Amino acid sequence: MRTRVKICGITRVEDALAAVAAGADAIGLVFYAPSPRCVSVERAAEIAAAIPAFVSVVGLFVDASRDQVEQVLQAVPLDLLQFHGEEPPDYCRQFARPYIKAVAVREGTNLLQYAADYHDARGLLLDTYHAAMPGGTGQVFDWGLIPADLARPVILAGGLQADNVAQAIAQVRPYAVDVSGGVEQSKGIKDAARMAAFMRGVGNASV
Ligand SMILES: O=C(O)c1ccccc1N[C@@H]1O[C@H](COP(=O)(O)O)[C@@H](O)[C@H]1O
Repeated sequence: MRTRVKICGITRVEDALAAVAAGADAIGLVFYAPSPRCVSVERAAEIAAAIPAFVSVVGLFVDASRDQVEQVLQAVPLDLLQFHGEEPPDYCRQFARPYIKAVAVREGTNLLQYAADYHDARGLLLDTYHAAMPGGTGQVFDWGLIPADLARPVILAGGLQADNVAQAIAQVRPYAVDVSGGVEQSKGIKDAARMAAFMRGVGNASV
């Protein structure tokens, strides 16, 4: 099965359509105000409405209040919630949507414990730990820290781009990969050629 691809941090309809044309399986909308990729609810609804069937729309939140998530859900038809902060399991499972849980990985991170704690997550998104940023760092972490026998589907993120994604897939064999900065021309603005090159990199991976 081909590794699934989510292109995150979409802020414009044209970038969403270019991601779909490149072959992305999912696009991500960031609802985290400090991010340069943050979208308004109105813009998110416009982007989501442009996405064709069978491509998922994922909403990314970082330690948002329950009310904030519910307000977004009322206006934007999200398929999946991505929790990218310190959200505990009970918080993640209170919404009427499936979720994935991001984990900031560094030496000593107990991924087996995360997989047990978030046993109903549709995937664990493994991103690079950074002391000052919850994600979207553009930095790769040591993929050797990922156990081979993780009980949840692995979504690999952190510093992926066209020229390292095939190696990442060959080494980690994730269910999916997630990219943001590696396919941008500037923060929040995607680059159609980079998205296409990324998808070719995924296609070139030998697993
Ligand atoms: O993209 C952001 O700005 C962001 C902000 C806060 C939390 C997560 C964020 N993005 C997620 O981080 C991964 C990795 O990003 P990158 O490829 O290293 O730039 C990205 O795929 C998003 O899921």
